Amino acid sequence: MNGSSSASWQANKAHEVAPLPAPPKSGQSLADVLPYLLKLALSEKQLKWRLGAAFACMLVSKAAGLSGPLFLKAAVDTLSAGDAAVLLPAVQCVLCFGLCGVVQHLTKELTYPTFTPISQAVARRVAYQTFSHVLELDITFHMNRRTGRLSRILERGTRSIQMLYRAVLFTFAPTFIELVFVVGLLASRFSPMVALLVGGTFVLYVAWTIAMTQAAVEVRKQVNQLDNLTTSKAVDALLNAETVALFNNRQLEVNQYDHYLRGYQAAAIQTERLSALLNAGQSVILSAGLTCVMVAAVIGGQGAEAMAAAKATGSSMMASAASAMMGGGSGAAAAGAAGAAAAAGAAGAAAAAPASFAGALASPGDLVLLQGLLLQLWGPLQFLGWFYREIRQSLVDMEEFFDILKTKNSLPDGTTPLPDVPPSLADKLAAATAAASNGHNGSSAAAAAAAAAISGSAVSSTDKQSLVEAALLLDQQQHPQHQRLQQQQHHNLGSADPEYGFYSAAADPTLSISGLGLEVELDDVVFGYHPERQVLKGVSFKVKPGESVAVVGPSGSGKSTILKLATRLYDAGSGIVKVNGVDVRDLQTASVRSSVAVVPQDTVLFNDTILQNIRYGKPNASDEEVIAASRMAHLHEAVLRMPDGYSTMVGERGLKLSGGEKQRVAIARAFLRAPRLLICDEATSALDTATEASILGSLNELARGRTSIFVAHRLSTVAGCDRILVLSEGRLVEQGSHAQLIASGGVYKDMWMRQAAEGSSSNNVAEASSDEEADGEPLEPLPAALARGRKE
Ligand SMILES: Nc1ncnc2c1ncn2[C@@H]1O[C@H](COP(=O)(O)OP(=O)(O)OP(=O)(O)O)[C@@H](O)[C@H]1O
Repeated sequence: MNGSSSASWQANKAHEVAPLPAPPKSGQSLADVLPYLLKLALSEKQLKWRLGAAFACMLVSKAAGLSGPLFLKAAVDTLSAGDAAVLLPAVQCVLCFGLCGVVQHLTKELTYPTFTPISQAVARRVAYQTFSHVLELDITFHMNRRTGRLSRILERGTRSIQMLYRAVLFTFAPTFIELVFVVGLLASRFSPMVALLVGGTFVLYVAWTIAMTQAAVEVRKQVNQLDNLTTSKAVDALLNAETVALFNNRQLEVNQYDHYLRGYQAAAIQTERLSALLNAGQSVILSAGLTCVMVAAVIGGQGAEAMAAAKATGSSMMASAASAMMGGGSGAAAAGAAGAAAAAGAAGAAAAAPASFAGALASPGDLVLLQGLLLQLWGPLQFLGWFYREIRQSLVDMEEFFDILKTKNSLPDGTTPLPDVPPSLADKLAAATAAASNGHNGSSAAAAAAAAAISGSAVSSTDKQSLVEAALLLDQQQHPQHQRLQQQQHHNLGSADPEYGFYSAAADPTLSISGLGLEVELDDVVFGYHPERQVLKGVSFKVKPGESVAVVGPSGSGKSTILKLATRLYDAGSGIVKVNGVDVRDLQTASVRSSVAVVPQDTVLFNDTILQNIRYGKPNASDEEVIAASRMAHLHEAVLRMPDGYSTMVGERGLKLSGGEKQRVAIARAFLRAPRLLICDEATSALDTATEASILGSLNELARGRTSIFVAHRLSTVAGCDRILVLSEGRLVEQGSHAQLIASGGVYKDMWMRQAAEGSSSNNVAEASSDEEADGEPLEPLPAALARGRKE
């Protein structure tokens, strides 16, 4: 392991990916979606030449495909003369026919790879921006979505975009062009009637396809919904595999899964039925059309005699062609059958022609030509039907996809960057007084600044600097362990990164002693997750920079909710949440969140190594920094005991780690992040008392100079905080230091006494607290490490 192992993708920097155009209002029809696809493709740099080259390839392929039958016709007509002298020209014609086939297929195969970089680039852009958009959406969106369903919609949406490019650019457009050519050629070579019949067959074919596909759309929507439900159910059960096993509920899960599968099965069968009906109809239309076209070409409009001749010979060939067509299944198979039928028909016609068509205008070569051209057209037509169905399905898929793209964040980002808290008057005074009393060099300047501050006059930046320096010196004199720890930290980390280490405030003289911490204020905040139920009912408090505050209260009283409002996962219903004096709604969320570290109640990890999971707190941290943070979180030894050490995979959501290990990974992330606001929501609840005590000591050191908010049920773990807020049923009922709250004998004291009585050391704690109460002395809270840290 070394520092360089942090891959570039981990950098928390946006890649340069062009934004997506605004999604269409409706995604129901091609007319809505095509302009969107066009806009998407237009922003790709290589679009012009790649599209041009792909179209050129396609046109050459089609031209070669249409030329082949002309050469074959020439060969057949030449051979029909029955003269040995024509052998060479006939062979030449056949060779040209073969060459046309080679060119046709080679250029066709070149078409897709030429355009693929564009469609892939668009697909990546769409996937990138959609993923980014979804992750940016507010937490309410994610709470209300089922993950499996969401991922299916995103997957189908991006796939559909590629499908539409392929279908529209390389199937629909070429087929229409080809149709025009073929109809023109047939009209000139045969008769307008033949051309009309080909056109008519085509129109009938398309009309049938559209009508049937339209009917399948509703079923497709159902299939999609059931597919989403089935996937979400499966993902949910798999994520909770352990719970399923422990509760022996495998069959329950399988049955529920099967419930959705049955629905899916019924809808899928219905889709298949409609699909079979569509294919059968298409085959009948094509076979009938082919027959009519052949008849019209053979008789060439020459009257009863020719028609009789044609009937006698042609009917057997047509019958074989038609039966082959009818036998065709779907898609490519039908196209193949049509091809075989056409080829068989052409060969038969060519062989029989000299004897049978004496007197008719159509030559054997003409029939071969006709067959060749129809074959050329019918093949893509079969695919056209398939592509049309795919397009309709893609449009259905894209509707849901566009809905997600159109979903707006209900917490729009603010524009104000997070400001620093200016040194408060109290800070200035404390620093100046301390500097003067310690005879520090800068004390006179600091004292002057303090005097200015007291008198309300402006403090120059030089004075401010002296003042802050004096304050920092004092801090170090009063807390020599700060300096020691700082040196130790830098030694451990092997890094002089001022962002890292607990005392980086010292490296930045422009910060006040408490300037490292954020100020958080809730002003008469009312909030409920649902309008009909309020969770917070007018909560007001202010956490000053550098202050440590605990929020305690019964389960469900709204403690975690306060933390979610402070980090703007939700907005208050009424009242204001402020960070550093600014309404959090006006602040750039990223600037707030980058200053915060949260150790959550339930730590969920990524399915990656322990090293990468810790690194998540600071994605560009070196391995050494990660390990140092792991040591601070008392995780290092536990990791070293694992067979793969820091490379141990933690499993889905971290299931392979113990609850305490997961919690320590979250704590290590917080150490690594070295935030300005540390939020711990029951951060140590899964740890044994000894580990908890030492981690609390470390957390306490981390919290020094920073603002910290702790939520805890075990009051002993937060009794050393500067202030404790007691919440009950969404209201702030008490606040003060541990000693003050015990002395006031309110809700907190009852909770403390209850916990003390319940705990293993209940007797000692209860006695201690009653003694202290009696003496009026501040209580020595547990664990001692926390209390010691605070007292220092
Ligand atoms: N996302 C949510 N949607 C709806 N209700 C929620 C949501 N999160 C929390 N609640 C409800 O809000 C209330 C307060 O929840 P909160 O998590 O703030 O309580 P808490 O005091 O932290 O509880 P605990 O100590 O048990 O963690 C609870 O009744 C809870 O059911």
